[in-house]
Amino acid sequence: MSKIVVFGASGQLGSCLKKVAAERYFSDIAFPEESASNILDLPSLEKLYDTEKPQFVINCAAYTAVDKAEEDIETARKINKEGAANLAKLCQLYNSALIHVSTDFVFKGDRPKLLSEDDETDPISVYGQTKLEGELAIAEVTDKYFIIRTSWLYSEYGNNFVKTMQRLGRERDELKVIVDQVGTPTYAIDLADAILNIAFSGNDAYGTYHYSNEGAISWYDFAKSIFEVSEIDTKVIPIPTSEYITKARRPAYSVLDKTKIKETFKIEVPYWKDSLISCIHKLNALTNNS
Ligand SMILES: NC(=O)C1=CN([C@@H]2O[C@H](COP(=O)(O)OP(=O)(O)OC[C@H]3O[C@@H](n4cnc5c(N)ncnc54)[C@H](OP(=O)(O)O)[C@@H]3O)[C@@H](O)[C@H]2O)C=CC1
Ligand SMILES: Cc1cn([C@H]2C[C@H](O)[C@@H](COP(=O)(O)OP(=O)(O)O[C@H]3O[C@@H](C)C(=O)[C@@H](O)[C@H]3O)O2)c(=O)[nH]c1=O
Repeated sequence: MSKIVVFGASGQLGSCLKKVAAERYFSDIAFPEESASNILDLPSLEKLYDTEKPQFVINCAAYTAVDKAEEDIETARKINKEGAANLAKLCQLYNSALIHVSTDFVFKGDRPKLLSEDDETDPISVYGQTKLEGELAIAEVTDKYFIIRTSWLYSEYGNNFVKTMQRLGRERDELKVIVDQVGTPTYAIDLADAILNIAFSGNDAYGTYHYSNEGAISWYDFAKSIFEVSEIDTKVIPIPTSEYITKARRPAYSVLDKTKIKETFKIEVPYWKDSLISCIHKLNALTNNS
């Protein structure tokens, strides 16, 4: 039996949860292999819930390829909606609380306004739409959920904007990066820490919460800082969204208001630049040791 079971354990956030749990000496947390924890495979899920009888389930499993989702709608919907619903149904059956991770992309983000949990959702991409459907499917079958919407995740694990910029920056003298999409980067290690704080808080104020790092910047600002902190000498050219063609549309302004999560769980949120520096130090250490 484990107090917590994590789904999507080998992804970026799942890896960060593993790291933070080990650093905080939490042993009562299981990270099952994907072969035994496919969120679309109900019989295996039932077996897992029956063995573990978890107090908490953390769902980091998702279809996160934002552009690919535009053409792979059914797979995105299966994983982001039906997968989330499967976990919620079993949570209801086994009286487990579900901590589910969602996204700023559930918002349209067409106004420069801080987004709170009660603001109207109106996704403009398949990824955002299927993530919203997942949120709604969870709320339909259980009340014992924490849905945590976050934005622009990066870390030393998996694929993310920081690692992409470092790779491209080392290959090229200049890069064009969008300047009119504003949001907040979130170090997935900070989010993992916050999620575990919620699970161990004993506070059952279920509902939807927003979490990102502090501050608000554009992808262009973020790229400039990544190169500055990484000491990579690449010129960054600011461009409007219209000059960077992608399959999926993305919100122009999706800065999340974190008041509710900070007040409810007494969580301290690091400033984005401080966390970026921590992450790049870790990435440098990994490169130097390899
Ligand atoms: N990345 C970001 O910038 C942001 C992410 N989020 C949300 O945060 C959460 C974590 O994201 P992140 O860790 O970055 O994403 P990743 O893509 O790194 O991880 C998702 C994981 O889910 C796994 N997975 C996919 N399908 C299934 C399935 N059927 N059963 C079990 N596991 C499955 C993937 O495995 P495989 O690789 O084998 O497919 C992968 O390991 C997601 O809910 C995402 O929507 C929110 C805002 C920003
Ligand atoms: C590589 C690159 C990207 N960009 C832009 C495209 C895009 O608008 C932005 C970020 O691109 P990415 O493809 O890395 O990130 P993207 O997949 O859009 O990131 C999103 O992922 C999902 C999962 C979320 O939930 C969101 O919160 C958000 O993090 O940067 C440039 O302008 N220049 C470049 O060279």
